[in-house]
Amino acid sequence: MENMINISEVNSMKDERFEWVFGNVIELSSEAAACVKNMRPFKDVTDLCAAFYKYLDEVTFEEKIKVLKSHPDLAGRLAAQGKLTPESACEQRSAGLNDLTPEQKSVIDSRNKRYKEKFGFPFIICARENKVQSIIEGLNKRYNNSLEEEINIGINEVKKICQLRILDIVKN
Ligand SMILES: NC(=O)N[C@H]1NC(=O)NC1=O
Repeated sequence: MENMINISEVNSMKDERFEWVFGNVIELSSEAAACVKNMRPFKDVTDLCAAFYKYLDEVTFEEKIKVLKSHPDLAGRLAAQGKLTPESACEQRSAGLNDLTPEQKSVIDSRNKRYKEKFGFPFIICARENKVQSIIEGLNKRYNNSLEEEINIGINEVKKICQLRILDIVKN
């Protein structure tokens, strides 16, 4: 895309600009961008992604839960109200979540609710790598996991979302 930036611009941009540009590569986590800006310079976009992964791996248990909780439900209330971040809105649309049948919508709503009741954070999956059917399968299967497994899987999905968001901003 025309307005993408390259890695040397990433390395030389002012701190505030870095925090603004990368402030939502992890949903609503300005803390991540604030921390990663200090890990510059980066060799390439892979190296930049790795810095965000490192952030996610190294934050405390509480911070990980906070990151998970910052994500909107798939096809949930915020989506219905048009209140998603632009990135999340795009991702949810790409998975087909804007075109659910009433049956699919009610299955996703009820599964999201019971998942959140069990784990205390929303079910998270990289929407751009999935379609409605695989999301429903994930909701059914992952509900049976332990809390520890779901924190790990959730953070791993956040990494995939983060990578795709970065690749929309920085030339590879
Ligand atoms: N709940 C959830 O997975 N939300 C997200 N997934 C994704 O790809 N974008 C999101 O906002």
